[in-house]
Amino acid sequence: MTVSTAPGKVYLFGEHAVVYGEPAVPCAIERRARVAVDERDDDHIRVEARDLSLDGFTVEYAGDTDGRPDVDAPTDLVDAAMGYIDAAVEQARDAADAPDAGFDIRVESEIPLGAGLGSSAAVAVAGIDAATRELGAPLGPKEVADRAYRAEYDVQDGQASRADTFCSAMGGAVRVEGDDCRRIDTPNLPFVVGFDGGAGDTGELVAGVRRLKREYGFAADTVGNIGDIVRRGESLLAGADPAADPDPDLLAELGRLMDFDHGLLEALGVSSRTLDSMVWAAREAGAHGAKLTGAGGGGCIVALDETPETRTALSYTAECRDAFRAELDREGVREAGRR
Ligand SMILES: Nc1ncnc2c1ncn2[C@@H]1O[C@H](COP(=O)(O)OP(=O)(O)O)[C@@H](O)[C@H]1O
Ligand SMILES: C[C@@](O)(CCOP(=O)(O)O)CC(=O)O
Ligand SMILES: [Mg+2]
Repeated sequence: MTVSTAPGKVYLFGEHAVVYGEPAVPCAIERRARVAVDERDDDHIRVEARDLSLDGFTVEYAGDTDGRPDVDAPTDLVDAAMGYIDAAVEQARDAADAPDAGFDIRVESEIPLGAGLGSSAAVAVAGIDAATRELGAPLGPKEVADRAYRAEYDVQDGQASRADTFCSAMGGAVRVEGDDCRRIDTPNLPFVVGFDGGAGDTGELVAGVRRLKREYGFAADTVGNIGDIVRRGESLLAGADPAADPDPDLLAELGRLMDFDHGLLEALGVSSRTLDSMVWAAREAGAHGAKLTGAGGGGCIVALDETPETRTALSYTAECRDAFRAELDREGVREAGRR
C-alpha cells in the first residue's frame, strides 16, 4: 500500500481568467487530501471515499469503467464522486504503462468539497502520485501536476487551467499562465478563510463565464482586467522579501487588488449572496481585502488579515459555517507512507 498527500489552495487572485490564458497566483494551504492505494491482483477498482456525502458510501466496480457502480445513490452524485478518481486512475495506468492495473483506493481529506479550495486537484494529485509509486513507476512532481491537469481537463469537459493541479503538486505560491507554470517566492501571507458550508459546480461556473464572454465584449474585457490585476499583484510580490514578514503597505495594496478582483468575479456572475456576506464581514472587520476563491457559486472566501479580527467576525457571521486561518504550505505532494 502506498499513501500520498497533497495540499488544497486559495487563489490570491486570477481564478476563472486563468482558464483563458491570463495569469493567476494560487497558494497552497495546510489542508491536505490523503489517498491510500493498494494494488489488487485483478483489474477492479474499489474506492472508499467517506467525505463524499454526509453519510459516506463505498463503491466497488469492475475495471471496465463504463459499468456503473452498484450503489444506492443518485447517478449524478456517483458521477460527481467518481469522476476525478476515475480520471486519476486512468492517468496512473497510462503513466506506468499498466492498463489493467486494479486498486483498492481510500480517500480522506481535510479540504471541503466543491468549495473553491481545490479538493479535486489535491485528490487527483495525491491519487496519481500514490498509484504510480504503488506500480513502481514514481513520477516527479511536475509530471504528477501534468497528469493531474489532464485528469481535471477530462472531468471538466476541457475547461480547466493548470493552476490548481500545479499548485497542489508543487506547494507554495505559484504563478500559472497557460502552459507556463512556476513557483514564486512570497512572504507568509496571513490568509483567513470563511466557508459557507456550500459548494459550487466548477464545470458549470466555468461554462457560465465562457458564455458571458462570448456574448459580450465587455465580459471578455473583464476577464482581461482580472489579468491586469494579477500582473500588478505579482510585480508587488516580486519586490517583497520572502524571508521577512510582509510589510503593511504590501498587504494593503494586495488587499485592494483582491477587493477589485472580487468585484470583477461578481460581475462575471460567479459570486453568491453568502460569499458576498462573508466578503463584507471580513472587510468590515478590518481585513486588507477579501474575495471569493476558486470557482465560486458557494463555498469559500479568502481574506488577508494578520490580526484575529477577521476570523472572529466571520465566526459570528450567520452565513459563515467555519472560519479558519490558512497557513501557506510550502510543500506540495509527498509520499506519506508505504507498507
Ligand atoms: N475527499 C474526497 N473524496 C473523493 N472525491 C473527492 C474528495 N474531494 C474532492 N473530490 C472530488 O472533487 C470534486 C469537487 O471538485 P470541484 O468541484 O472542482 O471543487 P473544488 O476543487 O473547489 O473542491 C468532488 O465532486 C469529487 O469528485
Ligand atoms: C475557476 C477555476 O479557475 C478554478 C477552480 O477552482 P476550484 O475547483 O473551485 O477549487 C477553474 C480552473 O482554473 O480550472
Ligand atoms: Mg476543483
